[in-house]
Amino acid sequence: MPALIKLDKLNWSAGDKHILKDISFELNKGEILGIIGPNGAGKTSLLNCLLNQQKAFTGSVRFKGKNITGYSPRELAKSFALVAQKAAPVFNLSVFDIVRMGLLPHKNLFSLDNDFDKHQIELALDKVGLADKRHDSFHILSGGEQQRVLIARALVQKAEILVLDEPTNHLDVYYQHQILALLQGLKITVIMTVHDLNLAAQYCRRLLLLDQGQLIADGAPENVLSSSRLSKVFRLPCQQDTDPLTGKIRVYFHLPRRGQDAGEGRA
Ligand SMILES: Nc1ncnc2c1ncn2[C@@H]1O[C@H](COP(=O)(O)OP(=O)(O)OP(=O)(O)O)[C@@H](O)[C@H]1O
Repeated sequence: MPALIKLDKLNWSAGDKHILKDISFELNKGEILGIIGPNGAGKTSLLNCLLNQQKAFTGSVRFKGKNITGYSPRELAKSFALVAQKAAPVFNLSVFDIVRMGLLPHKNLFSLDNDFDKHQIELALDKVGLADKRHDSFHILSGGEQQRVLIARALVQKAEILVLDEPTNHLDVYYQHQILALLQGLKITVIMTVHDLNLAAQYCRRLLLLDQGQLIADGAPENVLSSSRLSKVFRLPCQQDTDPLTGKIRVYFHLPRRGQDAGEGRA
């Protein structure tokens, strides 16, 4: 069976800045892939190329064997649900209305919601713990609540692949775990960028580590998150151990103490 998604020597530049450099990997159905790396490594740019939102790349991105550029935006919206880092401004729409937007790829402009649709919306709001806020205006919600509304909208979209840019941004510890466990339980393909390496280790079966636009490592968390590699990429001493509860790798960073080698420091 061909890979669900296949990137081959993807390169993307903005002006004279070479941002993504020769990225190649394959992703199979049902994988939970975490994309990690320092600020500016190219994680969001990679998602944008993957979703054909950055068109001027070279190399190829194939979805189900066909070049991503050959799909219409509507076809892509049926297959991919995106939870972006920055929510587009919405004008006083209710939480319910925002989640309802997830149905749009499956409807024509004038079709009305049926009871099944309404049930799907209620179910998604319930899953993200926001059923009691369904009538509130989106713009009065906290950052974390807005994030959960956007995740509910993605759930309603019933896409084959969920793409999330920093889904745990703004979430408190309870909802970080709640949302990631929810994504894990969906049994669909998930691609997400994550800054918290320990959350990534706990919930992703596979990690891609990017640094300065290059794919540095690709594999299971215990293979990717080696302390020597992370020390180099994040320019901080790193230690690792195993979480006794989950059995997953854990990593710790600390600033070098006075007198210790501080490394090169950040550019
Ligand atoms: N449209 C653009 N034009 C010029 N430079 C860009 C553009 N988009 C991204 N960049 C640059 O590309 C680099 C990678 O950005 P990107 O947002 O992909 O990084 P990231 O790994 O997602 O970072 P973060 O962890 O901070 O979100 C950055 O230096 C950014 O300034």
